[in-house]
Amino acid sequence: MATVQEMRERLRRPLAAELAGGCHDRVVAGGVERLLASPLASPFPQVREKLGGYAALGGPERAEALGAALALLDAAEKKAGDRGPRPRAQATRTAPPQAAPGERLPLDAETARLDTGPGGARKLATLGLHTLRDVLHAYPHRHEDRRALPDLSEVEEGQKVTVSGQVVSKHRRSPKPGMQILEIVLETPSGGRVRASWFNQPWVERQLKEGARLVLTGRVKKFGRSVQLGVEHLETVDGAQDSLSTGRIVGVYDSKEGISQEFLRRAAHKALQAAPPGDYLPIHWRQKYGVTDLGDALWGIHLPGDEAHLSRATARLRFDEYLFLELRMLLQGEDAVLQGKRFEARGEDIHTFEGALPFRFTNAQRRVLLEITDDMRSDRQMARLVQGDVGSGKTAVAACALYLAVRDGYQGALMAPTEILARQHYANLVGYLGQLDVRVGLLIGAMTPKAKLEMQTRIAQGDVDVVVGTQALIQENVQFDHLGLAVVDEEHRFGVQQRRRLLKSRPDVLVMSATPIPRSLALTAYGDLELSIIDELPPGRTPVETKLIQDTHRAQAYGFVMRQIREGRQAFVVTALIEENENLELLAATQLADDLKVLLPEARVDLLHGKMSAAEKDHVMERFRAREFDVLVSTTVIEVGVDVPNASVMVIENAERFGLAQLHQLRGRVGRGSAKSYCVLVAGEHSKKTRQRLKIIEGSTDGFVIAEADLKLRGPGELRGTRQSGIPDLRLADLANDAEIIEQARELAKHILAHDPRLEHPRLGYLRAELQSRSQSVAFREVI
Ligand SMILES: Nc1ncnc2c1ncn2[C@@H]1O[C@H](COP(=O)(O)OP(=O)(O)OP(=O)(O)O)[C@@H](O)[C@H]1O
Repeated sequence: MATVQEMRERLRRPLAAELAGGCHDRVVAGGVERLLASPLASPFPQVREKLGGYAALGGPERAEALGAALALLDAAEKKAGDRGPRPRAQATRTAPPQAAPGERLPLDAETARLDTGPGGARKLATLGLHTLRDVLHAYPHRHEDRRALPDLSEVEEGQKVTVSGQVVSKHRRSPKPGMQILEIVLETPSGGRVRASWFNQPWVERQLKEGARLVLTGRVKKFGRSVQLGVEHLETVDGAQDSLSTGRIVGVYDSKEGISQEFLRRAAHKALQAAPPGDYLPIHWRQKYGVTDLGDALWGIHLPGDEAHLSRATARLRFDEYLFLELRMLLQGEDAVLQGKRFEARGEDIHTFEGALPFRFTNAQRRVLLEITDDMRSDRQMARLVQGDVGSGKTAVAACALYLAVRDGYQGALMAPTEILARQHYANLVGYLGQLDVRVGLLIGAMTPKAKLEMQTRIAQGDVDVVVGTQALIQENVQFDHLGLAVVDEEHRFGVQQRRRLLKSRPDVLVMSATPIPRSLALTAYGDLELSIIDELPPGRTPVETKLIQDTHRAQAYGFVMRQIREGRQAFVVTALIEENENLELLAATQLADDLKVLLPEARVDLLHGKMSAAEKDHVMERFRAREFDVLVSTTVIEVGVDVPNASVMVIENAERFGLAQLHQLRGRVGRGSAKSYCVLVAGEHSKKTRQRLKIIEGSTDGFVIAEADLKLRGPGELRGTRQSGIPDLRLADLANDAEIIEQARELAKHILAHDPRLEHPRLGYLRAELQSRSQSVAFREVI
């Protein structure tokens, strides 16, 4: 122990000199080098490694390296201490140990550091917070301005306010049996009085003792001069700690029953005091990207001094989120990128393929095909995303790439998210490739075991050139003879992990997505994929005319549907998913189909829903394609890919329940033939904001425009959609406005990895440790 402490002391001096800036000279450097060569340093090979080549490093890098070395010593000391008697809380308080980044300590040691009282560590653990780092990086999900308490005479009816004060009276009454009303009067520090009441919530009463100090947030109701609050949020404040909960901008944390906001604020406060974290971003990068240091940022997110501090903090931590995301994506990708297949992808084969098509490629298709063939010809593994609006001709491009792979002697695979789509792709590929002597096979769950086995054998023996299936193709480890190119349709349901697994098995990978997403999102969600965009529709398509109507005008909408049917067209009618419940959804769809049989007596109506087997669904779709009936009532199972060119009108019921991307996808089911097509959005009860959203769909048929507008409208914080696309937790991200920051973070991540592909240099010790802490991914851990 004595050696550790001494070693630490000897390193602190040069660190102080470095941090003072510009004090570094040969004397200090020489001192460090001598120390490293001395017997004192010999028990610490890792420290010597971290400081290797110290004198040759740049100024800020020397400080980083010293910081990392000190953290190692702290950890060594901590470990030795854990083996001895447990440190008493008091002793820890006077000399809080430094935290090494990402260090995972026993909970009792953490409690001692955090000093959060008995059971504190346990409470934190129930929120998944096990280390000081966890506490520091559990940011509030919002902030509340509790500084200037409003002068109560000035507050307005309906205004949302936060007031703090003391309970000066409490009164319970029961106007009728079974009804309990609890009323209190709160006196604010400026002497104003606020009334608040609770109906039938006896558990609230425990917190509302006379004299208790409370913070209430709610909407104002005025009765003459008296102010009543419709309480939305109640917090009790311990007098000794109230400076963390009132009179400032306070953070509001995700919590659970029995864990108070105040406890969490106190824990964050203690963590900030106990563990000034080493900054993983060296100062020159902070300066280059104009972000504050980590300590300032963490204080600012938990306990901001003012708005400027909070926004400075958010900017820095947001930058970090993107940086680590990009680093992670790039590191994941790196392993795979090295060994790809090298195809010839001959120009003459492209001509042959195009010659067999009934159309010419559009310029956009041609450009994307060029990007793909460049990848195929290089010896890097292709990992490319082709984004294109519904019907932009992605499948045709993918079919061409598959043809090139087969001509080079490889097998290809195309994976769809559902069996119905796999069958459709199969039919399309047979259309594109069958005439070119390519053997296309289908392998899906609905086939008989015998047929499946037969197909698997043919695949393994190389008797099939291109296999179409669902994602089970890779999940169930179907053995290919020589798989060269895998095409994945609909990235949406194909997570990052699956993508990684596929890439690891070494084919070139092409992902097709018909969900146009804004560039910022593409950069984050697909940080490990190159991006190709088909931004042009084949000629001759007339945009689908879209109309938003209130459900009170439905009869007119269906009158229009009937006219279309009389002209020989067909119609889709789609119902929304109701509360994620398939049974209810089925009920609603069945009901709607019955209603339509009455409303459209001349029309033949049938139903498609998620509870049908794949074979039943296919059968319905086949009959619809063959015009055996006129109106297909469906749940959202028809969302992607289904092709019925004669269908010219789609009615979407309860349109307000759909996301814009989904509406756009649905609408893409019509307008696939030569006839002019229509989409009617029938909206039930909805807010002004929803109306604005639906108006976007009405006004544009460009998927990229819609996606950008949607993101802008949803604003910061609404990340559910992006989470679904497989982005790891981006808690502070504001994707609508962050494209520039993301580009910067990606630039820095690329720069870092270009110089140090495995983050091995000592000066990147903190960065590496933080990256490990943030990483959830097993694949990633394998790489790093
Ligand atoms: N360049 C083109 N010119 C004319 N028609 C085309 C062209 N490319 C594709 N098509 C046709 O347009 C339709 C849609 O093409 P494809 O299925 O390749 O699009 P997609 O982008 O995969 O569509 P979706 O996203 O709906 O699955 C098909 O009928 C296809 O034959």
